[in-house]
Amino acid sequence: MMIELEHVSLKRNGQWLLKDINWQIQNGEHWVLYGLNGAGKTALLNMLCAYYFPTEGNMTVLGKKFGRDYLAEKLRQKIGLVSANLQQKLYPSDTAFQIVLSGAFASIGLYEKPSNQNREKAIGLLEELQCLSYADRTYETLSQGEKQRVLIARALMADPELLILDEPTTGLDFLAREQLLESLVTITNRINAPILLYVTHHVEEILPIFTHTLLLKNGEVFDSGTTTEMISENRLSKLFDRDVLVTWENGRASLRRKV
Ligand SMILES: Nc1ncnc2c1ncn2[C@@H]1O[C@H](COP(=O)(O)OP(=O)(O)OP(=O)(O)O)[C@@H](O)[C@H]1O
Repeated sequence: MMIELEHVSLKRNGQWLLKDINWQIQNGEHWVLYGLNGAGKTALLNMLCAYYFPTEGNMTVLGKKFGRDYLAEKLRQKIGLVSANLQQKLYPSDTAFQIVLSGAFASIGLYEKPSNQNREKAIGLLEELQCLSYADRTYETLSQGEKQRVLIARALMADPELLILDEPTTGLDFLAREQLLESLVTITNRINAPILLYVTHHVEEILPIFTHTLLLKNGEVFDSGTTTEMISENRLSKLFDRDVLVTWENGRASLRRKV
């Protein structure tokens, strides 16, 4: 079991943000975390990355049981995180290459001298994510889609066991979004591919590589299971409390309001 949450609840500032979460992720699975604004997705990610500690329940992430053999720093080295929050922290005048390299040290900016091996690895990742042509440009000059691919390359520098993508397509046009989604397929085909956890508000982004989906509602697991079971008219109509239409084509779903 790569990730296991048993009856996990989280209270912050006197409020229950998550209630009785039960969730298991096995090696080889890739998950979507789907829920409305305020459902508790960010709170759940913060727990997985050991920024928040469960108020109740048991939690094991990548073999680390919270509370016992638990070391936040060690755990975070095994988790790649791509989020808007991280984007804001980077130095805009660093080049794409420097940003990817810094992923080897889990640092913002480069303070250690990178080895030739790390340099080669960074170039390989820039190539894999199709960022080579702008590797020497500063981060601030990149488009949103280019920035996101650089961040994914950066996250892969540390060979994570879990790669979390928190709404990575925000601000991306159709083509940039599809290119980013394509690169996720490439990542799942790598040797020692990390488990992907993809957080989104849009069912249209759920690729067939995402075998499982967790539906979160009001801080509780509304349901979880295979993506095809979860992304169904029945489940989603109940999740939203209104009738929706789901159509599937070539393994991808789209969602519309029923009128
Ligand atoms: N530190 C905190 N103290 C009190 N309430 C909080 C705290 N952090 C978040 N919340 C509340 O908890 C709920 C869940 O927030 P969270 O950010 O996890 O939702 P989300 O699913 O990520 O939403 P979005 O899709 O909009 O990003 C929200 O109602 C939010 O206002």
